[in-house]
This record gives sequence, structure tokens and C-alpha cells, in this order.
Amino acid sequence: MASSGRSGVKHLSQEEAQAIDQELFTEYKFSVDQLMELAGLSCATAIAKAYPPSSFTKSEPTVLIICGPGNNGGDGLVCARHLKMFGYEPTIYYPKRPSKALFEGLTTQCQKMDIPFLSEFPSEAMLIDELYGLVVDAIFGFSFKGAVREPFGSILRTLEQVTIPIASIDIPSGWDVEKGNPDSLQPDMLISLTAPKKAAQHFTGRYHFLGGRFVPMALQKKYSLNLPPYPETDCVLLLP
Ligand SMILES: NC(=O)C1=CN([C@@H]2O[C@H](COP(=O)(O)OP(=O)(O)OC[C@H]3O[C@@H](n4cnc5c(N)ncnc54)[C@H](OP(=O)(O)O)[C@@H]3O)[C@@H](O)[C@H]2O)[C@H](O)CC1
Ligand SMILES: [K+]
Repeated sequence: MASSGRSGVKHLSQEEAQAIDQELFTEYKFSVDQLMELAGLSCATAIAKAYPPSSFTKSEPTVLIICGPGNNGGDGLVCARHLKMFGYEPTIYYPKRPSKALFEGLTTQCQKMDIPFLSEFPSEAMLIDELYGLVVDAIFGFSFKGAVREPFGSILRTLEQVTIPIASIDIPSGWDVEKGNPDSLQPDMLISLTAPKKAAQHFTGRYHFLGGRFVPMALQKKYSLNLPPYPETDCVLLLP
């Protein structure tokens, strides 16, 4: 059954999200890195709107970005690069790196922009609260399934204890893509890419942005996405 939120925008099942993604690549001939660039730019833009550097209570606008093993992690790497361009001080934790040219390239770009990569995850939530003003959760996106496997289980348990805001890319990590997860992370921001997934109906944070302004109208119509119009040339939209 189709479901929609307050804005009337459709909330996708996991299968629909993956089908749209595949269609963008196979039928519409986009490449992954093209869409990942736009997705990551949307995330950095939404963050800059909700948490401008001047709003940070730390002396520097420090952001910890945790990247997972799939394309959600790739969005995180792109987001880190744009945040650096926007004047933030990002630091990346990327424990499980796929040996694919795309991810290796994104990692090198960040390294060459002097974005540090942590070799170990901070053992205590308190350390994260002390060092950073924001966490970006780019661990899992719409392909997450089943019980969380290590090392991500212990990372998520630590993140559940942090008090600084968390911005989740596409899905709060650890949440079932359709049912959510009341016992896992409760991010302050969610950036839904292409269209919100069903789990977004359980989001209770302050900022729900739509990003990934790359879905051709014919595809929007085919899946009845009913996306609200983006303002002017903006690449993100704050949903009600
Ligand atoms: N069309 C768009 O909107 C675009 C969105 N993008 C982003 O891509 C993600 C989806 O990326 P995908 O690579 O399909 O998958 P994920 O990043 O969600 O995760 C896959 C990896 O996660 C591992 N995994 C899955 N479940 C678990 C688990 N329970 N515990 C531990 N690890 C897990 C999985 O491992 P496998 O061993 O199962 O292979 C994968 O390694 C989308 O959400 C957007 O953020 C694109 O950037 C652009 C187009
Ligand atoms: K995520």
C-alpha cells in the first residue's frame, strides 16, 4: 500500500528505493559517482542550512563523519569534502573500505584536502561530545538488512549515547528501512535522498530535508513520488 507523509510525498519501500536506484543507472544511464556527488552535496548543503558554522559552540565547526561499506558511506565521503569547502572541520571514520576505484578516489580526494581519517573509533560517547559539534551518520542506507554486524554494532551503541546532534544520510543507521527502530539512534536531522523511505515516518528530529534533486519527471511519475517542488535552484528542501 502506498504511504505518504504530511507533505504528501510518497514514502518508499526498500524494494521501491532499490528499483528506482537501479532504473536511474540502467535506463537513464546515470553513473553512480554522478548521483553520489549530488547526494553528498545535498547532505552538506542541508547541514550548512541547519547548523551554520556560527551556531557551533566549539571553537571550530568540527564534524565527525562515520562512513559505512556501501554507497551511503560514499555519500558521506562526498559530504565531508563539501563540508570542508563550506568552512567546516570534518574528520572521517571509515572502518570497512571497499576495494573499488570509486571509493578509493573519494578517499584520496578527502586525504588530499587534509581531512583526517581516524584509525580507531572513540571508545566513549563523551569523547565525541567533547571533540565534535555534529556527527554525520553515513553508515547504512536503503540496502541495510537484518541484525547489525560488527564493527558497526558497537559504533552504533556508542552513537546512541552522544548528546551532540546527529545528521543521518537517507536512513538513520540501524533502523529497518520500512519499520524504523525506536531503540536505535534518534537523529536530529534526516536527509532523505530521492524520496523518503517508509522509516522516515518514525523520525522525530528537528530537520527532515529532501535531497538528491536528480530524479527525471518521467521516473517521478512512474513511481508516483509526488515530490514537492524544490525552491528555485536549491538542491535541498525542508519537509514539514
Ligand atoms: N538513488 C539514490 O537515491 C541514490 C542514493 N545513494 C546512496 O546509496 C545508498 C544505498 O547504497 P547501497 O550501496 O545500496 O547500500 P548501503 O550503503 O545502504 O549498505 C550496503 C552495505 O551495508 C552492508 N550491510 C547491510 N546490512 C548490514 C548489516 N545488518 N550489518 C552490517 N552491514 C550491513 C552491506 O554488506 P553486505 O555484506 O550485505 O554486502 C553493504 O556493504 C542510499 O541509501 C543512498 O545513501 C547513492 O549515493 C546515489 C543514488
Ligand atoms: K545513514
